[in-house]
Amino acid sequence: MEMKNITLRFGGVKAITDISFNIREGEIRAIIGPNGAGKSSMLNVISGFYIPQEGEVWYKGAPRPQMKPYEVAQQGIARTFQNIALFEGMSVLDNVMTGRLNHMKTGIFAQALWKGKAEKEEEANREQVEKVIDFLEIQHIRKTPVSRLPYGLKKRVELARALAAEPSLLLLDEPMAGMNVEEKEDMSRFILDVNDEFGTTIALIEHDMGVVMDLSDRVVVMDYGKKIGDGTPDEVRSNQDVIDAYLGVAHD
Ligand SMILES: Nc1ncnc2c1ncn2[C@@H]1O[C@H](COP(=O)(O)OP(=O)(O)OP(=O)(O)O)[C@@H](O)[C@H]1O
Repeated sequence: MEMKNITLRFGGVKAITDISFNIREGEIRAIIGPNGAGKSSMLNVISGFYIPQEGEVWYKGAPRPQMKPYEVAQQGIARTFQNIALFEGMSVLDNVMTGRLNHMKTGIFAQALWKGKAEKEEEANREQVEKVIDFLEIQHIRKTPVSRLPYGLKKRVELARALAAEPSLLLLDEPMAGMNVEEKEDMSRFILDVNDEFGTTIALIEHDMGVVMDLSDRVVVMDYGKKIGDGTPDEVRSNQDVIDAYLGVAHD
C-alpha cells in the first residue's frame, strides 16, 4: 500500500499535511507520534473512513478509487479501534463471528434456493472462526459475554474479530493502550505470531516506545500532521527531529 502526498483537513484544521509513505507486503509498520500528531486520522484514511482532500491511496499496485469503508473491508483490510468496539452483551464467539460478515455472500433468498451452498459457507465461516479462537487462546471464554471480560481479553477478542475476516492488511489502533505489562507482552506475542503464521501485513499505532521498537520492521513518525521520520526502529531512534519532537523541543 502506498500513501502519496496525503493531505486531510477538518474545516480549518490540517490533520495531515502532504504525507507519503508505503506499507510493504508482510511487514509490521508502526505509525507513532505525540498526541494530536494525526496518527488516527492517517489510519482512518487507510481504512477508507476519511477521504483526503489531496493525495492518492494506492493499494495492490493501483490507485484506490473513492470507496465506502465496507468496500475497503471487502478488499481485505480489517481494523481494531482505540476504544473497544465490541457487542458487550454478546458472547465472544458471536462477536468473532461478526468478523465474517464480509464473507457471507449467500443472501436469505439464495439460502432458501440453494441450501447446500449456504451450509458450505456457514461451515467455512465456523472453521475460520474456530481457527482464530484457538490461535489467540480464547477457547475458555468463547461462551462468555464480552461485558464480563477484563480489558486485556476484550482487546484480544477485538483482534480475533478482525482476524476472522482473514485480512491481508490489519490495522491496529493502539492495541496495547491501557494494558498492564503482562497483557502487553501477550498482545505483542500474538501480533508477531499473526504476522508470522498468516503472513498478515500489519500497520499499527502505538504509544509504548519499547513495544513499537520491538515489534516493528519500519516506523513512520508524525508530528503536527507532518512526517518527520521514516525508517527502521534504529534509524528512527537516532533521528534528531524525532528526538526533538518527543522531548517537546519548541518548533520555530
Ligand atoms: N473528526 C475531527 N474533526 C475535527 N478535527 C479533528 C477530527 N479528528 C481529528 N481532528 C484533529 O486533527 C488533529 C490530529 O488528530 P488525530 O486524532 O489524528 O491525532 P493522533 O495522533 O491520533 O492523536 P492521539 O495520539 O491523541 O490519539 C488534531 O488536531 C485533532 O484535533
